Amino acid sequence: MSTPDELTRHDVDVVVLGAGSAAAALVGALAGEPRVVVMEDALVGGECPYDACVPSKGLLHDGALGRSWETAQTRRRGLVHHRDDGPHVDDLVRPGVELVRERGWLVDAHTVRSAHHEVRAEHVVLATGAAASLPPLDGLDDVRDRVWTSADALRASSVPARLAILGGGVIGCELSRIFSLFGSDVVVYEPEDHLFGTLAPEVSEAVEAAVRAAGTELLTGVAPTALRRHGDRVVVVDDAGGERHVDRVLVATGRTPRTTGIGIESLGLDPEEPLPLDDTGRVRVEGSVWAVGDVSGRQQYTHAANHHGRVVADHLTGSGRRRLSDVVDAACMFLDPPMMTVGPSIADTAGDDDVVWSVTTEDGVVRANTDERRAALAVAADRRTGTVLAAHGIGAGFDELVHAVVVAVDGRVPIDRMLESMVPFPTMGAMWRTALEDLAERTGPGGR
Ligand SMILES: Cc1cc2nc3c(=O)[nH]c(=O)nc-3n(C[C@H](O)[C@H](O)[C@H](O)COP(=O)(O)OP(=O)(O)OC[C@H]3O[C@@H](n4cnc5c(N)ncnc54)[C@H](O)[C@@H]3O)c2cc1C
Ligand SMILES: NC(=O)c1ccc[n+]([C@@H]2O[C@H](COP(=O)([O-])OP(=O)(O)OC[C@H]3O[C@@H](n4cnc5c(N)ncnc54)[C@H](O)[C@@H]3O)[C@@H](O)[C@H]2O)c1
Repeated sequence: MSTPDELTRHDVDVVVLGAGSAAAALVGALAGEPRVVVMEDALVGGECPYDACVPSKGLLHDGALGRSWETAQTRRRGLVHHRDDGPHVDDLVRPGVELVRERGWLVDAHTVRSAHHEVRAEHVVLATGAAASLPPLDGLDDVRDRVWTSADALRASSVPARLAILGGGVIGCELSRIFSLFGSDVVVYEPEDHLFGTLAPEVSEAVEAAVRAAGTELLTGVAPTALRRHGDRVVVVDDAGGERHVDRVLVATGRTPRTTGIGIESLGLDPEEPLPLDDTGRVRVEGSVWAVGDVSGRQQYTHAANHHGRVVADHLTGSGRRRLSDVVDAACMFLDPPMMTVGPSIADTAGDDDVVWSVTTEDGVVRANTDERRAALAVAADRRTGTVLAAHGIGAGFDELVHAVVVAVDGRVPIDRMLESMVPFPTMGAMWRTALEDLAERTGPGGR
């Protein structure tokens, strides 16, 4: 560590902590030619290309094709460019943008320091991502060498014979499918009574059926209470009186925004608390401090990180009109069949009499091109506007149908107008159309 006299000093417009998806989107969208320093102590590109989205989707693909773990791992290493971040550096760095490959921390609202640098900036952007949360589980520390995060699991040298996954959220579901496809005996513990229990019960049940269809043992309403070492294995003790012996335990109980170790105490903030953020991405403190991506405590998706980055860039150097909530939340979970979620859930809209939900499990599609029949779709309309507000579903092709739904919601396309369009035959668009017909009937022409 340099003494203050030896630090290289920078005086810039924007300093960004972290160089993941959110930071790249922000820097790419900064208007004009601002002077920027980005600090990153690991790989430029962040989690998505090396340890998250890309390798997980690669392994799902290879598992479904029946490839071996060794073959899939060889392909994974190629997909993550053997952890060479050169292409991401080339995309990020341009005239006026400098990369400091060191861990940074705030010393005040306009100053970020690292081992060898001190950066003074008008604006500070936190883009430090999130890290797997380890639940406070009795015995976890004693068996830590057998406990994986998702990043460990995706890079594993071999497939465990028996794997316990703690948490039946997005990571739990996707990774249970990966390891089931590659031959592990997988058990998933989910303390809630249902997976994605804020969605329509028909959708949640279809997700559970998809997880089980891959061969996974799914324990809903069951919480792990302790981990015990037993020879080379771990015993997972649960609150239903069960004890299962496994080779590895994968923790998938959520990801905590990385707010510790970045000096936000200097702003008067508690790193253990969520960042106090307004709807523009600005942290409610003195100065011009912003947060984008997973660290913001909002949606934890790459496309959300990109959106956050672009919104904040707009405020720093552009027109500053955009809000984080300007666009609808959307995501996919890559099971077989895939799941899509767009907009608020049934639980979120409870009590709003102007929101009408149409729920169906009958896909109505001619099945000439697939055996797949499992599907459930819940679509919400706003009675006041006659437009779609949300759609949550699981079914073949929903990971691509999602974009049409996003456009329909963000574009506030009237349901009546959508019903005038042609839906190519035979596609899952038929199920979407059935929901729209039902909603049109129940909301009346053109809404109310
Ligand atoms: C297994 C898995 C699968 C996923 N699959 C999908 C998917 O299919 N689709 C999807 O949309 N999302 C997916 N996600 C979520 C997605 O990966 C994240 O939402 C996204 O990567 C967040 O981007 P970010 O820029 O906020 O953070 P990150 O990409 O994590 O970047 C933060 C960067 O900050 C750096 N950093 C942290 N602290 C400091 C510091 N003090 N100084 C300097 N640098 C620092 C870190 O090293 C890191 O590079 C998945 C996540 C996981 C775990
Ligand atoms: N396809 C995608 O876009 C994709 C894929 C993977 C991850 N992600 C992102 O990563 C984020 C983190 O994923 P995640 O699955 O870790 O979090 P999550 O919030 O989706 O799910 C966590 C689950 O763990 C359960 N849980 C909580 N405490 C527990 C405990 N002590 N024991 C057992 N279960 C417990 C919760 O009830 C919940 O169902 C997601 O929110 C998502 O945004 C996205």
